[in-house]
Amino acid sequence: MFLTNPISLLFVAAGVFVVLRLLLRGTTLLYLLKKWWRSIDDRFHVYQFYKVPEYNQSFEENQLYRKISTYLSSLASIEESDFANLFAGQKSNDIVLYLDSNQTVHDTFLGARVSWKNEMRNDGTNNSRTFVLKIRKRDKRRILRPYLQHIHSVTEDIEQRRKEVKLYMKTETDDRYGGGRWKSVPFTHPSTFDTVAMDSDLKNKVKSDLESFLKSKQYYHRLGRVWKRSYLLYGPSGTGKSSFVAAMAKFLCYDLYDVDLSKVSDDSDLKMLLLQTTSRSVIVVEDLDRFLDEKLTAVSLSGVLNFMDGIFSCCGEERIMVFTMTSTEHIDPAIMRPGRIDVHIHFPLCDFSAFKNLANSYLGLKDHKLFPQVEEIFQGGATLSPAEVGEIMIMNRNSPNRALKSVINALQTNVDVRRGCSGKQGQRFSESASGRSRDEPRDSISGGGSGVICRESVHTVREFRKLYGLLRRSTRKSGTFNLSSGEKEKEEDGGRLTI
Ligand SMILES: Nc1ncnc2c1ncn2[C@@H]1O[C@H](COP(=O)(O)OP(=O)(O)OP(=O)(O)O)[C@@H](O)[C@H]1O
Ligand SMILES: [Mg+2]
Repeated sequence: MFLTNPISLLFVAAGVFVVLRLLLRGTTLLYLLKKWWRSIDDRFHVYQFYKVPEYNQSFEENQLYRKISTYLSSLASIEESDFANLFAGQKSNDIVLYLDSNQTVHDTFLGARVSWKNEMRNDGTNNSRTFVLKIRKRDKRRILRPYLQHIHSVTEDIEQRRKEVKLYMKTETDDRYGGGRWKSVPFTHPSTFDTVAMDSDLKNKVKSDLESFLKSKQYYHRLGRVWKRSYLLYGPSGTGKSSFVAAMAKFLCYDLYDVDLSKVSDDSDLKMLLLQTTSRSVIVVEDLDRFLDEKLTAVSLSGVLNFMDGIFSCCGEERIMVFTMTSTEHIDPAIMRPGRIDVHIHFPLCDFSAFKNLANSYLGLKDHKLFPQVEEIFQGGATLSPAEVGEIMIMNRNSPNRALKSVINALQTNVDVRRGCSGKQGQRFSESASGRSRDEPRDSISGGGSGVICRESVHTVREFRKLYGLLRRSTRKSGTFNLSSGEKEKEEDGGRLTI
């Protein structure tokens, strides 16, 4: 009734307008009040200023200037500066803000407030740019050094994340002492932790293990250990081991060094290869069991063991080593001894849960009327590798129905083969199936029920506990954890994660 009257409508509209104006004025007012308060506050403190020019006296670029520019761009407060320049970043959808000339950005560190001004001067011929740090004198002693170190580590981290990941392979030429033993190409493998179908708990454990490794420099140094972490990925062919290595390198933004043992001429060649890898890299040795079992490499077992222990890595650290195998069964116990490879991850053949993961990512299926049938067949013991299931799904991606029927057929064939029938297709699948039983480690207990299953090497863990019991008592906090899927995380010693 009230709103149908044009005069009252006019009053309401005018009221809304006035409130809006007040609100908008309020924000401006608030901003101005803040600014005034800061300038008043500034008058009651004594400040110290530090200049960071873009170039030094010899007109060489000042690296610190570049780092500070990167650091300031990463601050959320840069958005509050009156003027900032917008640039496209290196990755698509990436937009980077840079402080405009003579603009100020504020930062806080250890409870102290500091500000940076991007000063631009024109001396008639040249423009010179300088960052000026303004810091309270009373905070200077306490925070200056740690603040600059903080800037250094933040920018290192950002630069690491921005850089293009490279894949290094051994060069054909045996230029042993002349350097250049590796050639690189951009690493464009599409695999990520999201695309590898495996138990999500396990994935998260691996991710947090990698993250905790990255933060453990001091811890490793205190123990007198090389700052490296090694992983063993084992399981039948086509279960995602290589894809997982690629996902690890991408997750860390580390370069990947692929050590092809068939191309290594002897132990010292292997040594030199390791010496010429850079820090912050993933070094992968694929199919280690095959090379050692079938003597397909000129490298000796002791050469491999020394390589694993990383004693040659004199010049850089922060390395991840990954070894892949189809089976741990016939491998020399020296390789499996506790402390040599920190994390063991088993990649099993596909089960129903992994199948559902694959159906979701390859076919966009969360559920389907044929799922119960697929589950039943899996429960009957049939299995395929994720690679085989993926292949069938890609071939039939336009018809999910046909894709699932083909998977059911393939699983059925697999069951028949296991029961003694023969056939060309079945032969292939039976290899995978028998691969799994071969691969079951005798000393393992099963963990999670889906995707890649966690297994824990019982006797090795027990030995390891004995060996490092002393260490555990003497160190207040261990840098890593011993986890097993489905169990709660337990703090453990020495850093072996058996999955
Ligand atoms: N768990 C998985 N999740 C998603 N895709 C997978 C998985 N396992 C295998 N695949 C797919 O199968 C193909 C082969 O996988 P990959 O090369 O990683 O297996 P692998 O275990 O390294 O095999 P091999 O032991 O023969 O080297 C890849 O294209 C990959 O995308
Ligand atoms: Mg592989």
